Amino acid sequence: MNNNIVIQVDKLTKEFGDFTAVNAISFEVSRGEIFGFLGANGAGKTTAMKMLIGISKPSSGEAQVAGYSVRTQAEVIKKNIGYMSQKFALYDDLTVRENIAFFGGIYGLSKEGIREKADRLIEELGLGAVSKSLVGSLPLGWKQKLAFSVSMLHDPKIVFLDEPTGGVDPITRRQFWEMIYKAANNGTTIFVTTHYMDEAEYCDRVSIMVEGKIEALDTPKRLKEQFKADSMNAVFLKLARNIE
Ligand SMILES: Nc1ncnc2c1ncn2[C@@H]1O[C@H](COP(=O)(O)OP(=O)(O)OP(=O)(O)O)[C@@H](O)[C@H]1O
Repeated sequence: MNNNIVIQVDKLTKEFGDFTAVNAISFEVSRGEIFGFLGANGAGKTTAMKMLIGISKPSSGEAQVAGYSVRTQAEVIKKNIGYMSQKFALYDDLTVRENIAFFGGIYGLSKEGIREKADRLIEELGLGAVSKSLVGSLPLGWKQKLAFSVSMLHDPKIVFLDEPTGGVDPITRRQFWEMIYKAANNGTTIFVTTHYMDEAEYCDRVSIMVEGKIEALDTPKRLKEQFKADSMNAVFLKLARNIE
């Protein structure tokens, strides 16, 4: 694998009985890239992502993530990636600091490493005043930022974000994206699904899945040219309509 390619997907397919949820998708993602993974509800995004993070075996095809095969090296992949699900995995009944300590422990960080990371994170996120508050009492946007930071406690090469900003206002979503940019600038690769088309504009490249297949993949600028559309929202709608 080219050193700069951190995700390489080759005809990856997932079948459930005689239904093909992910149909021979192929693409590559480079180091430090923000890769948007779009599609309507049920298009197959989560199913594809589950194969890439090593928790679901492909029916056929192959993918290398951080240089490891999703077929044969799924356990190593998990150590090299971060994952934030739609419902993010923080514990509402633990404090901010306790959540960081808990997940730091799972990721195998030392006690001292956890303390250092916790101090830095709380400072960076401006959570000093609420570090001893239960996470359940925080606004959703704060929880999402904390969950993103927690998913990167072990400095993974790639972070998979499954609709990380659902349900918050545009300003809060914009702040979340500032964090994404910062991580990408530091060399972390970001693989992100979203339903918000303004967020699609923030990605370096965007793929659009329709019924299990990738129907378009390029930079937002080139997709807009290709589909003669003035926004990613218009691209998305045109693509969905053409397929119908
Ligand atoms: N374990 C399963 N068994 C059978 N069908 C499944 C299973 N998991 C997903 N599917 C089906 O595969 C298709 C793709 O689902 P998936 O959750 O990957 O879509 P998605 O693009 O992530 O949608 P959303 O945006 O709603 O999260 C759907 O039709 C879904 O019903």
